[in-house]
Amino acid sequence: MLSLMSYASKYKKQLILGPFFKLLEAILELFLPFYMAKLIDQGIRQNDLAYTIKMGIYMLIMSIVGLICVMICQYYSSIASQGFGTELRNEMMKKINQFSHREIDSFGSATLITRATSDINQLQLALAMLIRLVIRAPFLSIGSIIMAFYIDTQMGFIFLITIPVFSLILFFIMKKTVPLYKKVQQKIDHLNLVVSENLSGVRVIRAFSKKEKDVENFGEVSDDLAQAYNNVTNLSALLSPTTILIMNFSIIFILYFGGIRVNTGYLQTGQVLALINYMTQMLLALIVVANLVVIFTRAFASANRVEEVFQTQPEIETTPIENELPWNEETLLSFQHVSFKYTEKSGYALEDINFNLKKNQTLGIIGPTGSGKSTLIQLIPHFYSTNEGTILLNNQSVNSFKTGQLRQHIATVPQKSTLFSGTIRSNLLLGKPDATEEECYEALDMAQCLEFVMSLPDKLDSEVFANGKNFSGGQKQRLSIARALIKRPDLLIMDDSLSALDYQTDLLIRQALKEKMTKTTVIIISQRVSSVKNADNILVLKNGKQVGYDSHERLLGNSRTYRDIVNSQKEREVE
Ligand SMILES: Nc1ncnc2c1ncn2[C@@H]1O[C@H](COP(=O)(O)OP(=O)(O)OP(=O)(O)O)[C@@H](O)[C@H]1O
Repeated sequence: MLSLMSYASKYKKQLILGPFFKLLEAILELFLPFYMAKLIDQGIRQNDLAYTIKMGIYMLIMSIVGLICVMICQYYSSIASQGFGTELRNEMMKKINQFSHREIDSFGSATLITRATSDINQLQLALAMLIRLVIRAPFLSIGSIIMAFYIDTQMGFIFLITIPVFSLILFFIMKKTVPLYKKVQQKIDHLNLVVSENLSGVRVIRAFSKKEKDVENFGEVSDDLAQAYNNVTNLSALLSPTTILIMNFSIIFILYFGGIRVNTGYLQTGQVLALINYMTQMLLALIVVANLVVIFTRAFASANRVEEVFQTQPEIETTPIENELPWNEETLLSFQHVSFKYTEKSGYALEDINFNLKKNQTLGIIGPTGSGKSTLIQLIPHFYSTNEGTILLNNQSVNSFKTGQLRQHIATVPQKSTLFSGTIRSNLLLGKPDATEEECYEALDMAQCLEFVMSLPDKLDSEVFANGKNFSGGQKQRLSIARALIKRPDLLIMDDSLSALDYQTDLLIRQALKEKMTKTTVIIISQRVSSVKNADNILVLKNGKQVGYDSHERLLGNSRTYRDIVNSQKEREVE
């Protein structure tokens, strides 16, 4: 938790002045009953109106100054806690962005969302409480005891006896609730997971008429969370009535023994009232301390979860190369005995892959489902690190590039096209932020979607909904291709991205690439032989192994797997 406090270091002023003003307010609050006792005993009882008014004015001034102090403290605590939360969230997003796909897979997106929202909110609340109450509550508790002893030593002992009774009850409640709070946070993770899965898969759920099942499933998870909350809040709720019970018993003791001491002349009525006030003040402050313990325990659990993200060393930490080689190597991409597995326990998704791809050539990758095609191309932009072997881009290991530096040379069109909410233009500019209008049109033209974009009323500025929900699968795919082409990368990777298109469009896009992207080396993954047969070389994968690497004609002769794929598709080919 302490390591996270460094993110609050910008708010030193607020962290010092906030508690300072709260302390001032607590001091004033502590003296109020004292003045009230004087007002009663020396003012009202002795019919001294001037003294009564004087004490009344003192009390009023103290209350007003106290109120101002509270407002200043609240202001500082809001600034510091909100700023701290924002800082933490920004840093966490930066950190998550540095993660390789392996780290994101191992955390899971649901828990990363909970950590960036609910856990950081918890820390934000803890900091606000730290500023507002951490000094005030113990100060008021201790101060009340001292004032009680100051008024009457014997009565002060009632205060001393109350504290261990209260602490014992507090200890038992805390012992039960703290582990339950940790469970609650895990249940929120689970709920997030279900909500995000349901929302992203809402169309499939409806298509399979599984709405009721989905609602039922959500209901179960939500009930589970509610149950966990109930368990913990039922226990925590015991705290208030028990404190009030102790408080009332203490007041009875004060009234009983105070009455005796008033009769024997050791105490005055106003002082008994002041003692009751101090008892109330002390116990209320102790309730605050108890709540603080709950808040800080939850914050500790959240801090561990947040720290876990911060302390995860991204697998892909590179020693950046100082001087990149000029991009005139003849071989652009080279796989040398590359093997890869997703987790230590899983088997190899790729095993001993070897090939060289020359600059400006086209490589086709083909193979049955699950043969490792997408895995292979994810290693090139260093989304994952290889377990064995080396991948060279322009004769430099991809591990030695800074990821940003590496990825600026590469554009990938993923298998599942993703568009972001905004406009067509804003989506294209993700590929090249300073692209001109002409470059946008040129990219759209190569991706065979110029005509369709021009037919929209707002053309380039037409709205795109989140995930491109207002476009068809093929339209989304073409826009994603245009976004990659506008970058004019050294290496363009198309991961089965032509398969959502009809054969004619697929052909036209490949022709446009050949004619207009002459300086770009292209990797095309496809299930269709027609999409890869004209490539300079085709890599054939089967069960993560390389079972062929040659031209179409030669593979027909030397690769049985390739021949089988070709034969199975013969009737469907248009070329
Ligand atoms: N994130 C992941 N974590 C663990 N295993 C994975 C992950 N992604 C893929 N795999 C496994 O790696 C193997 C290769 O998958 P990959 O997606 O590379 O196949 P593919 O050839 O692209 O298949 P398709 O043609 O269906 O897209 C599969 O066995 C798959 O289960």
